[in-house]
Amino acid sequence: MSESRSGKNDLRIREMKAGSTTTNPKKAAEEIDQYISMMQKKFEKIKNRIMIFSGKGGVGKTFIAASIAMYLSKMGYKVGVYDADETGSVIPFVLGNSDAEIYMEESSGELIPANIKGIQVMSLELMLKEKDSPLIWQGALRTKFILQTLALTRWEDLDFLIFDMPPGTGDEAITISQYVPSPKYAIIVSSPGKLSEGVVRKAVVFLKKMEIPILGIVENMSHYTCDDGSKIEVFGKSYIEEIARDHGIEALGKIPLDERIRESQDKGVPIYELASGSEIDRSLELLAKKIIEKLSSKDL
Ligand SMILES: Nc1ncnc2c1ncn2[C@@H]1O[C@H](COP(=O)(O)OP(=O)(O)OP(=O)(O)O)[C@@H](O)[C@H]1O
Repeated sequence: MSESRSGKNDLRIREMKAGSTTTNPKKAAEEIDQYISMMQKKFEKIKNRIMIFSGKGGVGKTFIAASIAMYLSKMGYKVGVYDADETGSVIPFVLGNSDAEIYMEESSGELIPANIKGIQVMSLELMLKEKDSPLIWQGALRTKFILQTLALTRWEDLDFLIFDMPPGTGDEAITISQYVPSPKYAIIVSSPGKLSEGVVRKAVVFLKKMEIPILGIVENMSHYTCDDGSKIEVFGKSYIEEIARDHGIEALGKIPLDERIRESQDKGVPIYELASGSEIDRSLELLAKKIIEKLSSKDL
């Protein structure tokens, strides 16, 4: 990254820290209105907006978000990823390049997303100079950052913009659900076991309240398939079908546990190359195909 580019990025983040949010309610409302109208224009270029959502952390939401993006891109669609997991951002790494560049174009003041293997990526992680420092931002600042980056990012025409959400129903989830222009959809990621039932229920209620259609639910880390073909339910029984039926949503698939995921991330090689034709490859490809099917029928 050139000095001037990184200097500008750093400046922008410093401005946001220093500026914080205004305490004047009228000014704050005007600011949000301005971001929303800028966002409306920017989103004209984006056909499908999908939030990858989970009620709790550690279920592999980022892995699923990145995989959906990679498989859709492999199928020839134009894909972008917006990293809304500001304080736990790992999506650039999972997509295969934590050193990719985002910069601000001087003449327009617009943010130009990074390009990771043909996927356009907007992530705070790619704008920070000191990658090892934790982000210590309170809710209002995180909300402002999301609104500002969504208002300023110049995406090229996209078939899909995938939002990697942070776990739960906090500030980022509310901001994106409220302000990203419709049509927008959600996919819920869960893991096996009794605990996921209640957590998913909360996610469904949240998304229904926000009037965001749910494309379906994906169960990650569903089982481990041994060399002899037997399956071990490492994290317990699967409840995905029951959960889906209870909430009137579709079960989009079960994604197995596979140690090659870590290897693919460490090497920056997509899982469809590293484990081509395997169960994990087929299950992720099927998931991407189901998403296309759901969106083309719009039978949600
Ligand atoms: N199906 C899988 N098989 C093996 N490892 C997996 C699988 N899914 C995810 N992982 C690994 O589990 C870890 C957590 O995944 P990930 O970061 O995607 O979870 P998350 O739900 O986004 O977490 P957070 O709540 O922190 O945002 C990562 O190391 C990831 O590589």
